[in-house]
This record gives sequence, structure tokens and C-alpha cells, in this order.
Amino acid sequence: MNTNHELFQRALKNIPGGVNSPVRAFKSVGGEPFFTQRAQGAYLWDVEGKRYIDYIGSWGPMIAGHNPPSVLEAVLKTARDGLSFGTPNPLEVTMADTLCRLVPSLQMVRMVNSGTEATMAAIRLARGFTSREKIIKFEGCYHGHGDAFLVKAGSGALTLGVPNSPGVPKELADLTLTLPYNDLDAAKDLFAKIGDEVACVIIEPIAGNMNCILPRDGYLQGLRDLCTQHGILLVFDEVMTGFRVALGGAQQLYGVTPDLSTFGKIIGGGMPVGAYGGRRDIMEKIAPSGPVYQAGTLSGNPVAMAAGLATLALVEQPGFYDELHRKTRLLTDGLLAVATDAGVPFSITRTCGMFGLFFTSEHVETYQQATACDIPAFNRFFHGMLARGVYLAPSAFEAGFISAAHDENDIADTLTAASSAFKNLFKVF
Ligand SMILES: Cc1ncc(COP(=O)(O)O)c(C=O)c1O
Ligand SMILES: NCC(=O)CCC(=O)O
Repeated sequence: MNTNHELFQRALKNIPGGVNSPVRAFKSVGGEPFFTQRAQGAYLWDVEGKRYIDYIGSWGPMIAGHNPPSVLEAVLKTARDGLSFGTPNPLEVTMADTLCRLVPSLQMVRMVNSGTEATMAAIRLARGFTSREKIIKFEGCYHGHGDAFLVKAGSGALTLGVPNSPGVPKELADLTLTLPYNDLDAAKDLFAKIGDEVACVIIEPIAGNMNCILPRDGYLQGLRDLCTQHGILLVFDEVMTGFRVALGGAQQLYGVTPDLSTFGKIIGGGMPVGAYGGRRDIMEKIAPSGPVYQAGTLSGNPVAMAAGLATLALVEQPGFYDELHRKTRLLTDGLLAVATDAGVPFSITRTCGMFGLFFTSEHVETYQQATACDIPAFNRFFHGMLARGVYLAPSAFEAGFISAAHDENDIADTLTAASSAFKNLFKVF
């Protein structure tokens, strides 16, 4: 058997940074990542047999916990009939029906293989539909690793200090304009200047890639109105929030209707899946019904559809989100209480199934505030929790996720760990 350390040394030889996605490396928090052997419910077990209560859930997909029996069963059953056909299959039709039923703004939907593919296709479509070239995104928002999005990007790009990635042609990056999140006046000013050149505004309706920042009251509706006024398409990137914060996503929670939406994570139930969809008149411009090209060898893959549909069946059960929200409140109220008790300046944000931890006494609503928090304190807290068997995202710029599989004992154990980690925050671990 290999230890975590041995595996990481081996991984470093043939995988850049030893990981297949940068956010998994412990680069900003320090130390080495552990290697997961298996996962069940609320837990991960590493190759050395240590158990962690997991608050990442594979970065969002595992909303029903790891390896739910019905999802596993659906995957195994479907796989027996073949892994990929390269022809239409019935499950992708059921998936489209399900997504369009659960998210009213989806009149048509196209399946892809990742969130990145979904957002890349959505902006190509927006450009094709409007015949405009500029797009607007928000500082600290992350929409996957497509060239157009690696401009003031969040998530690993922010964590690693490369929000504007080398390798993105300047001419392309110049077409991506950025705005501060939660500042409607800044949007008004920019739209007044160049609104008629902009194909779309893409936003995480709840920003989950610069920690977790909720939209101010009226902000999303304000953007909706501005977009309508300037003929700009509004794209909600719900790769993270879709089927997490409510059955109909953030658009249902805030009652704002985008023109296009992107999804990923939960709709694949742990398999590689993404989707984009929205207004029929726009979606009909996609090949082969229209001229905007987008394709995929494995898109609509039957096994991935089976995992996603089985997961959606779980979240559709009555009371699923009420219960998830209750657990989110229990956890976050508890974290705030133990931090206060330990005298640590700390604040939280939360919505259903998703939360942010900030080492500041301010309530955080902006990118500036999120990046001004005490990051070294977060890093020490992360390691304090890890040592006590609780796995948080290894970055101060990622949202936390809780699943339906976390029970009150898991939350109580997390709070015991947090109380001790907060009290020992200024000791060396
Ligand atoms: C909001 C958002 N959009 C897009 C993506 C990209 O998705 P993927 O990693 O599946 O390419 C992510 C996460 O990675 C995300 O959080
Ligand atoms: N919030 C960041 C992600 O979800 C990204 C996961 C990854 O890139 O591995």
C-alpha cells in the first residue's frame, strides 16, 4: 500500500503539480493533499484509512452524499448495456425533459461533458445570436477554464494568483470586460458606454468561487433589467448553484429569469456532465438546427445521464431542500457560535446547501472584502480541521458544500473540531 506522501511523490513525477485539477493541490494552504480511496455518505477515506467529514462533495456534485445506492444501481444497470453509443439514446431525452421541467427558463437544453464546455458554448451561442463580440463577467467569478473566462477569474486561478492566465491571447481577453460583483451602478455605467457591443453578461448568481458571496437585494433583477434594455443576453452560470440552492436553482430562489443558463456538477451525479439551455429562439441557433457549431463525442453519455437522473430523482423528493437548508443553518450557526466563543473575528454567508467562511468580523458582500480577509488564519483553520478529520476546501476562495448525507452527529463532530481548531488558531500545527 502507498501512503499519501508516497502517492504524491509519484504523482509529482508525471502529473503537473501532482494533481489533475489545481484546486486539489494544497498549494495555498500548504502541505500535501491526501489521496481518497473511497467515499460513502458524508465521508471520504484516504489511502491510509483516515476518515474525513467532507464539506466539498467533489466540488458540488455529491448533494445526496457520496455513492447513494440508487445512483450506483442506475450506473451499474446502464453500464451493462454499453458505455457509449455515439447515437441518440433514450436517457438523454429523459434528461432534457427533466431539466426543462424543473427549470422553467429552459425551453431547450444541450448536454455537454463539463461546466467549462457549457459556459464556452453559451458565450459562443450568445455571440452568434447577437452578432456582438464583447462579453461581461464579474471579478472573482469562475466559469471554468475557457480562454474567455480567465480574466479576473476566481477559484484556483484566484487562489494561485493567476486570475489572468498566460496563454490567453490578448485580443481575446480584451473582449472580456469585467465588473465588480454586487455593484449595480458600475454595471449601469459600463452598459451606458458600450452596451450595444456586448453579446452577454455571464454571472454566478451566487458567487461561489471567491468564497461564497450572495447577491444583494435587487442586484440580479437590476442586471436583468439592464440586459433587456441593452439587448444583451443574461447568462446565469448555475454550474454550482443549479439544483443546490433550490430545485430550480438560484433563478428560482431570486425569481429572476436569465436568457441562457449553464449547469454541471449535480446533474451528472458525480459523472462528467454539463448542460446549457434557455430560450428556444436562441437555442435553435445551435447546430444542427442552426449555424452555431458545438459538438461532443461523449455528450449525453448514457451512464452519465443515468447517474444524473438518479441524483435528480433524489433531490426532487418532497422536503429535500428544506432539510438541506436546516442542516446548513445548523452547521453555520454552530460555526459562528464556536468562533465567537474562541474570540476569533469570523463571519459566514450561507444559502441552501452552500456556505462561506470568512476570517473577518465584517459581513462580506464584495470581492474586495473577500480578498481582504485574514487568509493565513483561514489556512491554519483548514489544517486544524483536517487534522481533526474534517475536510474543507483547501482555499479561502471556495464555497463549502453540505449534503443530505450529513447528519446531526456529523455536524456536532464538525463543531467540536471547529471549537478546538479556533481555540488553537494561533498555535503551530
Ligand atoms: C460556477 C462554475 N462554472 C463553471 C465551472 C466549471 O465546471 P467544470 O469544472 O465542470 O468544467 C465551475 C466549476 O468548476 C463553476 O463553479
Ligand atoms: N469551485 C471550484 C470548482 O468547482 C472547480 C473544481 C475544479 O476545478 O477542480
